[in-house]
Amino acid sequence: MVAVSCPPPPTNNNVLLFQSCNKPANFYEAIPVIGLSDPDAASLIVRASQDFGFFKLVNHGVPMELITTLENEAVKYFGKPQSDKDRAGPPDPFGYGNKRIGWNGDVGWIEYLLLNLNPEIISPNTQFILNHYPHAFCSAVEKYVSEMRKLSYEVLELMADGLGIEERNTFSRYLRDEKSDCLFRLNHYPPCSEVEAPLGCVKNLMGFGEHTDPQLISLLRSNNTSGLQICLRDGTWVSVPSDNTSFFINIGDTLQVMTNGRFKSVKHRVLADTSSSRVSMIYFGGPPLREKIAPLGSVMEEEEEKLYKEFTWCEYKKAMYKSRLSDNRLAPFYKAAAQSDSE
Ligand SMILES: C=C1C[C@]23C[C@@]1(O)CC[C@H]2[C@@]12CC[C@H](O)[C@@](C)(C(=O)O1)[C@H]2[C@@H]3C(=O)O
Ligand SMILES: O=C(O)CCC(=O)C(=O)O
Ligand SMILES: [Fe+2]
Repeated sequence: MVAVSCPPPPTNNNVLLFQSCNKPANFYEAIPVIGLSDPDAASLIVRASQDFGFFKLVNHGVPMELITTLENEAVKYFGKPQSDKDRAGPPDPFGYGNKRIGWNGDVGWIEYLLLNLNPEIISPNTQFILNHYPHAFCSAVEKYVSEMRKLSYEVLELMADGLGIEERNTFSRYLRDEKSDCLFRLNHYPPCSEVEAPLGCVKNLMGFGEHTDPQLISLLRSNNTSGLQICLRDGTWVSVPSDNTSFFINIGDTLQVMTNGRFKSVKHRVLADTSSSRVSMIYFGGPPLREKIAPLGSVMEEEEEKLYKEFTWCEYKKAMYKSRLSDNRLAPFYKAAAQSDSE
């Protein structure tokens, strides 16, 4: 359990408008749980990526000590005075952010640290963090990220196996590339019990609004505070039971395109908890900036039509930074025919 002080609730002269949602959904117990070395892991991962775009990974081999060390460092960091944290912000788009997510008006009951792992992109805030943050913090991030890189390759290679693709590195090669555009994010959602609805019932404040992740895959780990919800294919939102010993794997937009829609980029969001802090750490695996993204022939059936136009990751990112969280960021990249079919 973490005890981190809350940011002040929004006041009348605070122009931030927080979204709330009506009712917390029940915990959904049918989320696929897959062990990394299960004999049928490859086919289970493919099924989960098609049906949910989401699954829980257990027996992943990442030492719990390394995870706990980073969580403790994150808790220490978010517990610092506001003026200290603000020195690494506002996001450029990396660095420390508080309530505002992105540049287009999204807000959430959250503070975060977003770090750029792509050596080609210079971020003054990321440089500031590397130069000024305690060695224990930077070393915990570095060790954790190095584990996430390995784990992301393993999961992507199992996906290729499960799809019956001969080249195991069909997806992982994008992240194995030294110019891969990966990110790391630490999120802190303070408890929101002091924000009361008029009738005295506590509102379900949005911590992080609904969105899909843009990259190939995201590896998410949180403490034992729930709040994460995913949207099922029938449109219902369900709550994911927290598990601080496992990873939750999200399929992102890029893998949806590469698999020509076979894998689903999962919509998800986070509701703030009324009594305890949520601390999450997410590794986002993205391709190199100049890499062309398109449905891969090796994944498609003969005669199958491509649903998406080819684009570079850089083109996608330009569009992404102009979008709101809940926008469908793949919309500009649907092939005209495929789009009008689905209308
Ligand atoms: C509103 C935004 C925040 C975001 C960039 C964007 O313009 C649209 C995508 C958002 C998102 C969601 C998943 C990840 O948390 C993130 C780092 C990403 O790659 O895309 C965030 C972006 C962000 O916080 O900068
Ligand atoms: O904090 C979480 O649990 C999820 C956050 C998320 O979806 C994101 O940072 O993209
Ligand atoms: Fe996300």
